[in-house]
Amino acid sequence: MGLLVEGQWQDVWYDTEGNEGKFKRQESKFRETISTQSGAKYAPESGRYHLYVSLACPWAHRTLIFRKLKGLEPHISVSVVNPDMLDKGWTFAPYPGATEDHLFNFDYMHQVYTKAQADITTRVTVPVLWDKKTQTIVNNESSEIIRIFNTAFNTLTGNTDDYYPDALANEIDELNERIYHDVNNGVYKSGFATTQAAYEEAVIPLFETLDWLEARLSSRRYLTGNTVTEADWRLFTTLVRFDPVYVGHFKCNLKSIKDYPNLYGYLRDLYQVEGVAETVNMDHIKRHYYFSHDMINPTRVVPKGPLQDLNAPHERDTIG
Ligand SMILES: N[C@@H](CCC(=O)N[C@@H](CS)C(=O)NCC(=O)O)C(=O)O
Repeated sequence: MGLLVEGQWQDVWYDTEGNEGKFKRQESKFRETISTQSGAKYAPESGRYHLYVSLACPWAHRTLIFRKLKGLEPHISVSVVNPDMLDKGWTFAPYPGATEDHLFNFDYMHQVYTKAQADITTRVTVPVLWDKKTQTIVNNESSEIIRIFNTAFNTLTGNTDDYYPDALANEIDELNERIYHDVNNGVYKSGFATTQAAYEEAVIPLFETLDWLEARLSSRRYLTGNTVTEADWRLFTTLVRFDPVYVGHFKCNLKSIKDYPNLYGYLRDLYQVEGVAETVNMDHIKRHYYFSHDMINPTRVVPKGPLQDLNAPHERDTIG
């Protein structure tokens, strides 16, 4: 665990001390887009872009789901880091289900960042969308990468499925805003808190929002009604990690997702969408958190459970 300072790797843990025990996520550095507009710096071309992901990471997981659902697998290649994030950060050390760095054969993910900018100061996060043509990072912010995948390659793939339709954009934005702060990032704020107050400040709104979502999903199959949108996939990647990791490791244990009938059925419904289960790697997910965060789990023992069958019938087809 660490970060790059002026291109040099430094091994330090998140600084919560200067922030009353609270975990604060840094802004992503690379925020360009891919567009069909003439003169655009990054045009949608088959084989031009490469995605760096961790199968453990909920933010990277969003981009893998969109790559799958939007038919982008033949057009955008992928490298998968080792699930352990230790003193050198993310690495390409061999591990089942991980890959080498297909572009540069680097050992460490931080080398991809310094390849883009030699003197960069940044955390070294995944996902990263790399441009082989200009040899740089186009974007390393998952919420933007999934918007790019949603539309930019439509003419290439012929896939016009829209997970952020204009008619629902405001509603999706509002849902994303609450779910990001209280749920997606809420689990991290709970788990990385180093004071009781900071933990409670995160865990209480987390469960208030889960209660609110449970009620919302009693009359709607998906968050906005009867079509799956971006908001659902953004929530899904946190829900699928919740009982296996966040309940125990991050102390998000007021309830489990299996205690919420609607949320649990909704999780199974999304998991059973064609292609999605292939993007979920429970071994990488559990191994990453329990093994990498030794200040939270010093023994690094990875729990066996919970027993969970995400292929069980969800019976949500009749709702909404
Ligand atoms: N805002 C980023 C966050 C990505 C992120 O924090 N990824 C984690 C893995 S789950 C990471 O790479 N952390 C490394 C670090 O913070 O040093 C996004 O959504 O793309």
